[in-house]
Amino acid sequence: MSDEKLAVHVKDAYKRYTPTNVILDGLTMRVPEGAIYGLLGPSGCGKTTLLSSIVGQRLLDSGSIQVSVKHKVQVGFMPQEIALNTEFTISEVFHFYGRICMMADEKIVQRGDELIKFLELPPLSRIVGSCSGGQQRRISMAVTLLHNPKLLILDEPTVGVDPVLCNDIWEYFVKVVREEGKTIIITTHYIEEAKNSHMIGLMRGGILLAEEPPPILLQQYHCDTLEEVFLKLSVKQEKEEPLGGPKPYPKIQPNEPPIKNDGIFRKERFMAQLIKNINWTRRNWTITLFVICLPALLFSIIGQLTTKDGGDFPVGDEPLALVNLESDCKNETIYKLAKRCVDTRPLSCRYTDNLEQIFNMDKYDSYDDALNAVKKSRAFGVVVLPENFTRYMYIRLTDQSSATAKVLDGSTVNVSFDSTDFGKVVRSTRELSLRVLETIQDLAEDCGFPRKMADLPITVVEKLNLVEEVLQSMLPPYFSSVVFYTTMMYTSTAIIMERNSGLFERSQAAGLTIVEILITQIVMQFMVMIVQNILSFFMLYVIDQYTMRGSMALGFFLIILIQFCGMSYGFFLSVVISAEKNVAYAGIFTILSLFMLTGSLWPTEALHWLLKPFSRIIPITLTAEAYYNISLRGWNIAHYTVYMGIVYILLGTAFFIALTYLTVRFNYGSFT
Ligand SMILES: Nc1ncnc2c1ncn2[C@@H]1O[C@H](COP(=O)(O)OP(=O)(O)OP(=O)(O)O)[C@@H](O)[C@H]1O
Repeated sequence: MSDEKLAVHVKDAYKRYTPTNVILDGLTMRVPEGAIYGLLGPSGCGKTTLLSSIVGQRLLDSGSIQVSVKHKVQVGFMPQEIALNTEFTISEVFHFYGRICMMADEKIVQRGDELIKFLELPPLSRIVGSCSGGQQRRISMAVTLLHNPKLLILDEPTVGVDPVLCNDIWEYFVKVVREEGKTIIITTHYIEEAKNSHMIGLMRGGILLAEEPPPILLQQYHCDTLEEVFLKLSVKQEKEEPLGGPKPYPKIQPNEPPIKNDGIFRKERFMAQLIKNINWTRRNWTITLFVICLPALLFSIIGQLTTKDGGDFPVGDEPLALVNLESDCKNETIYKLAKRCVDTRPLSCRYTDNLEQIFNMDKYDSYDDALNAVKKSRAFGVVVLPENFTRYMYIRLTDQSSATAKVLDGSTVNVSFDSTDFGKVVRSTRELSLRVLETIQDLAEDCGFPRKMADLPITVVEKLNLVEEVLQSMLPPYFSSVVFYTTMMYTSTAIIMERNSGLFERSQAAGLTIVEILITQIVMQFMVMIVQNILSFFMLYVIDQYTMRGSMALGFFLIILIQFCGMSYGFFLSVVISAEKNVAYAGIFTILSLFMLTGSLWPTEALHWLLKPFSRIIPITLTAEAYYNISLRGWNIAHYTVYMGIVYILLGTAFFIALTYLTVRFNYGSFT
């Protein structure tokens, strides 16, 4: 037996996922060339772990694996889960795997037709997801057999397959082994089925209890069935539990995958993956469209909605509670203030008239009633006009030297707000102040004084459009954060979804490398980014007329750099996070942190001192500042903040790429 040529030789294999969960416990396995090797064992005993270590998906902690084939294309690996792109047609699936295995398209079609007949598959144009579970499993087997590999590794291939077809499949295995000298390793739960194997490995507790041809096993243990043999050996193993407690676990040694890849990058494999990703994007166009439109739509919608009220914060329909202690403005007294003045209605009524042009006003008799209305949300603020408002205001205007505290208080409008709505409070405070000035100016004019006498001693040359200014200054950090987020989510979700469905495992076993996967992702993402940015720039700067004083090309370039950083962050997340839902959590955490720390929601200068260092460390903040300076100040790349923004985002990208690289090296051993 030791002279026999071995297709696979596993020696003293140790593997555990956690310190207490030893899966392979010094296992040794010898698979002869040109044989069917049935690997049997209870659920969870480590069969999949062993097979995935043979195909290089997992690395052993200690021990070695030698495989007679030299190239990955000589191996056909059928994972336990279906691991197929369920949105694709059978033909697309065949073409993808065929191309990864360097097959010509005509050969793929020819072989595909043969397998369709043999495995009784639906027509090539059928979508995989619309096939039954059993059919999908047979498609999975067809993909494994497509490139006619020399070594077949099949993890439970016959689950859910019709017994007649199952029999045909086994006959096929026996035939290809006999006629073509192939080697097949097969795991199955159906122990009787394994009788057809040339060699059987009975696995339990991380080791092989026996490894012999079935007739020898039956003879050696005096049993009629393999189940009985397994039972006998298991009972024996239980009895032989080591007395001195568990044996020590060997030191973890650096390990290499048993089968090397044909280079880290091959055009054929890259094209196969690219075409597959384009097909995926075509089939899932709604997701792509959403990603493309999100940044443009969000800000455009915000801009359209908020500028409705003359470019200012809206005051809304909720009334202001008015307490006019001077007059009810019904039976109005006419004030004769001085000879030089035109007789006037009470100033409080004139002010109220002014206010009514903009606010809904509800009158109350007392301050307490008005305050009560605010507390019950029937009004959003209280305006109190004092008794003798007109007379005291006249004294304040014309004879400031005799204006006592009583006069000053009596000519002051008292206002208080329910301050929950920031925008409304800002706008209302400004309107109440401007209208009171306007009323005093009217009084000054009535008394023959220049209106300017009652104006604030300041002239603001350019009248600010508040909402527009706020939106303009919010756009750079917001835009930067959203494009970073969308690229990060698109990248990490695409990779994790593909990995979790077993697609990566299968494609990598067929030869696709991590480098090829990443480069394809970059190319795909780049195409999406370009369309996303053209649309965003068109919406923002052509339709919505946001300000771009500097170079549009430089702004575009900066946004692309931010997206590359988002992509590299997405790569990093996809190698450290395994569950898709956790990417969603990471995404929410990222976007909220970015909004808070980059100045989208709150000025970075006004952040708490504890948060300020984080705000400066994340590369988006400085890049958003650079974008701000390009778009609103018209600065070019020669300005310190602009080029530092570029330097920072490049550093950020390099940082995430380095982290991804280290994680892959640490977790997967290599990029192939
Ligand atoms: N990535 C992982 N991280 C942690 N534990 C794992 C991982 N993969 C497998 N395991 C654990 O290792 C043990 C062996 O799993 P494995 O899938 O190799 O067994 P199996 O014999 O193939 O089982 P089955 O026949 O049910 O597929 C199980 O307890 C499983 O929970």
